[in-house]
Amino acid sequence: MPEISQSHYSLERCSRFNKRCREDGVATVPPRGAPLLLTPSRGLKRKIGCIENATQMGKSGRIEDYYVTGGGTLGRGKFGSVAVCRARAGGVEYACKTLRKGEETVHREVEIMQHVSGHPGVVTLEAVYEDAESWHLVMELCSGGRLVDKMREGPCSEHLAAGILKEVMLVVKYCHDMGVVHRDIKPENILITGYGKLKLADFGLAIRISEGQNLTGVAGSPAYVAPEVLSGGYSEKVDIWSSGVLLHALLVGGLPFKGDSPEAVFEEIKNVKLDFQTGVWESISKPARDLLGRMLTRDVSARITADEVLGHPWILFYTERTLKMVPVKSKLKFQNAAACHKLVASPESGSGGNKKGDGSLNEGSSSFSSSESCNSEYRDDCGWIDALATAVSRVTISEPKRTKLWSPTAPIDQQGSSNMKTSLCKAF
Ligand SMILES: Nc1ncnc2c1ncn2[C@@H]1O[C@H](COP(=O)(O)OP(=O)(O)OP(=O)(O)O)[C@@H](O)[C@H]1O
Repeated sequence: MPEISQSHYSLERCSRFNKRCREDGVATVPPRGAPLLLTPSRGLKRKIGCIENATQMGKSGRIEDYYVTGGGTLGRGKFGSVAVCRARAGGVEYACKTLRKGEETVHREVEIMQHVSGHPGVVTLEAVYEDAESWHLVMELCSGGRLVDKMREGPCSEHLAAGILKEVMLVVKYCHDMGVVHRDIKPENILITGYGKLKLADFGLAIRISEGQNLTGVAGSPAYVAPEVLSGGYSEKVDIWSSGVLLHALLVGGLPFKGDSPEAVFEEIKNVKLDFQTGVWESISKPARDLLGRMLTRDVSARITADEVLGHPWILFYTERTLKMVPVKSKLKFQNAAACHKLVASPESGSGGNKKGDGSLNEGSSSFSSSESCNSEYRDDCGWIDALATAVSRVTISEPKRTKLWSPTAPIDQQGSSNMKTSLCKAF
């Protein structure tokens, strides 16, 4: 996908920008629950204590005692690298992210990973070890690579895009419910397991937020950053904007905001009027465009929440059994009931190569190939797009409200997290 490649090439040239972002984020936003006038030394000590707590939970000792380290490098970041390691007991392979100590952002990344690990959509943190220089985060190995690499093959079907977005929004909603804003949602940070499950990774820019809190400090990746990040205070809604950019790229194979420099990209983010009516958009269903418009709105109070994305008819149509009868019941335009029933059933039958309709990317499947896209003319002939559009028109997006940002019990129980409670850092 040339546009995406180009954009990320330009992002790589902006590593200094990203570094500044990380620093700004730290300097301006206190961790959740921290006294506002916490002295730096006390805050850091408290955080280190918190991490040590976790490492003492059966994970004391040197990482080398438990894992064979130094396997193949999976990736490199600003503060360390990620390599394969293998458990001495059992031989299971993991990804080990080694982060150099010193930067406060590194401590925060470890803490937030401990806080959210356990959700099925987050890369599981298996153990944390420390030595004099580094933290070693032993994580589940995502051997399927990164979503961005799959996306280079071209736009994907609406069915697959909806499945992927749903997976991403489930984890984004979870993070928001846990009081965490990821701030760097992009396909580079969405990994794929060997079984084709999507996992959100890289919490290096993530930050805690409390209800009603306004975050400040520029943080994110230029092409995905929300306009309000560039102009002042912002909230967890920045993750919805970034996910909207991701949806745009999934549907049409290109980014909505482009430029030769970060500044040029930012200008577009702040000013360009998006047109979802003409050109390539004519082959995209109205409900998909409707959802995109609600995610990529600059009016933060009008931008939908993660919950509302998950309840949008376009997502429900492709991912929920319950909606499949809606077009059949509400639309009398169908000419060929048998053919249409087959199509209506398609979300479960997996026309986009995603048999579970949940965003899983089956290994070896060419789900991202444009040749597997649904035939939109055929769908329109059957009228379900109209039916779905009708459903969309009936959707009421709630009045601007603050999402409940801190509800530790329900999400933990709902997700059936086994290690969530133990890894939750109380002193956070
Ligand atoms: N659990 C994992 N399984 C497999 N590969 C991984 C895993 N975690 C990270 N990687 C690989 O390592 C790369 C870098 O990881 P990550 O993004 O967490 O590091 P980072 O230092 O925060 O990077 P950046 O500075 O680019 O944000 C990823 O893009 C991915 O290719």
